[in-house]
Amino acid sequence: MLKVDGIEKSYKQGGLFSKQKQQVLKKVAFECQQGECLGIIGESGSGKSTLGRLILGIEKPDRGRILFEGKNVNNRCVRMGSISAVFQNYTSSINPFLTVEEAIMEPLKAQKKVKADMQSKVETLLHQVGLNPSYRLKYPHELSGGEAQRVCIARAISTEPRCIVFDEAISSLDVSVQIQVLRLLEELKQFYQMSYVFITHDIQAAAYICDRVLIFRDGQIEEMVPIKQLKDVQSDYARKLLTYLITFQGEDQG
Ligand SMILES: Nc1ncnc2c1ncn2[C@@H]1O[C@H](COP(=O)(O)OP(=O)(O)OP(=O)(O)O)[C@@H](O)[C@H]1O
Repeated sequence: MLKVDGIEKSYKQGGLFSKQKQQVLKKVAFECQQGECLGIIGESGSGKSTLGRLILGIEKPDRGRILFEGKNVNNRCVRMGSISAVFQNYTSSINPFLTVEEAIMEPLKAQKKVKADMQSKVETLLHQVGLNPSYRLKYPHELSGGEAQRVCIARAISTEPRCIVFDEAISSLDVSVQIQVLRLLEELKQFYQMSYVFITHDIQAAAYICDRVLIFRDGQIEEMVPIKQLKDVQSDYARKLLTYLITFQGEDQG
């Protein structure tokens, strides 16, 4: 369903007149099947978010292509309503001047799919993400972090997409809220039969929700493993990275 085919991406480095470039993604190729959750794990700066932006069509690759159900995501019509995103910064993801209802309706408005029974659609979505219908009229500053992220999730699923890219989407939440949100994401994935691309540093979250993980190193795929075989990764780098992340997170959580 999602095919990333030999993509490369560089960014200009240095000042205005500099000709130096930093290659951030190098011939990245993989596929994500329908209903699959594919984790992307890698060190900071390894290019995970860049890859996420390319899948979302926010930026274009220099070389290679990303196909969604056989069509290039460069085409807005291919991705609109079909591929959504949930980012880490839930507070800045919602316009502070919009009510929860307006924020959730934004993608539907962009698709010109606003119908007369919008209130009940918003209430259904709120219910699906575990929020009371009364949240419809609240503003972002009246929400806790977990509630705001649920609103972002409601917005992401409003168009019933077939794929969602999560970029560190649960990283800023308290551990207990992270677990609730992960459960919610699992339920929604089953319900809508969606695919997830789950970018994370959190190995435990990946182990909970992902079917496979792709270990990213310096803009390239170091290794791709089914989650059940995570402890049997082959490369030295992947083993070291996973050990580091497990130790680091263990310390972080007490
Ligand atoms: N728009 C941009 N212009 C220039 N350089 C960029 C741009 N976006 C990303 N980079 C650079 O590309 C590299 C990869 O960044 P990216 O955010 O994709 O990494 P990441 O793996 O998601 O890191 P993190 O886990 O810290 O979010 C970094 O060196 C970053 O500075």
